[in-house]
Amino acid sequence: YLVPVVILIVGPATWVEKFPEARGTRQSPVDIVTSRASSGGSAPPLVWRYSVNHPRSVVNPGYCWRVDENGYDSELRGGPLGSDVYKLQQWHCHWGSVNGEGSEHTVDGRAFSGELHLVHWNTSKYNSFTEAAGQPDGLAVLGVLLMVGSKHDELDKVVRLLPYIQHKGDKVTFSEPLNPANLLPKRIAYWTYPGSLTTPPCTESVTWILFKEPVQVSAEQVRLNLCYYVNGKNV
Ligand SMILES: COc1ccc(N2C[C@H](O)c3cc(S(N)(=O)=O)sc3S2(=O)=O)cc1
Ligand SMILES: [Zn+2]
Repeated sequence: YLVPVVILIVGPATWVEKFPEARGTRQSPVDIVTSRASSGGSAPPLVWRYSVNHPRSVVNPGYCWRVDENGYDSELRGGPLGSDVYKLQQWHCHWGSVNGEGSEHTVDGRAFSGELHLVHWNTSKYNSFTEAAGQPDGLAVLGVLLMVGSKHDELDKVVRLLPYIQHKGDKVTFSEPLNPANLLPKRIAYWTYPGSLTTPPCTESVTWILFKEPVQVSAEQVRLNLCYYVNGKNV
């Protein structure tokens, strides 16, 4: 007799059904093959400036956590961004369900324990984040690879709030001064490529800027991020 086999396909494999952009030609994340990366040549320096003393809220969007910038002033320019100025909209992280994996990008096939994304939109050309998010040069995301090492004090200002946002939709506001620039590595060398949002709607509107140097977070900070995951989902 035949055993009925039901194959439940969830996750990225089903995204194309609802989000046709996921079938595109510049989908992220990718594996960075370092031997094939060309040098940046005479690109201008990448520069950024962020607001520090404004209230921020951290929310559980259903995957990891996200900090919204609530429209406060900031600037990202230079590097591969031409003459356009971008503004920080939100930043969030991706962690795996097991330590040592969980980053979205890989480098020569190697995954990292997590990955921080600072999402910016092009204020020189567009009037809103939503409008920019649909344009090929609308968004610029700074990617920071996370590896287990020493405790990260700036990131800890968010990690210690995680017990208060254990479920999807939970949100907590904090007014402790925090400078997103302190989340970036000391060495600002990076890889850059034209890509997409890594989760639905997978829109091909992102100039990716992935820093080469990983940033260290403590094993306890990884554990705190992981402890709200069951099979990769926030509980
Ligand atoms: C209107 O179109 C929209 C555009 C963007 C979004 N977002 C949700 C996505 O999950 C998403 C994925 C991001 S990542 N991992 O940095 O590539 S950033 C981001 S989002 O919060 O901007 C929602 C609607
Ligand atoms: Zn992301």
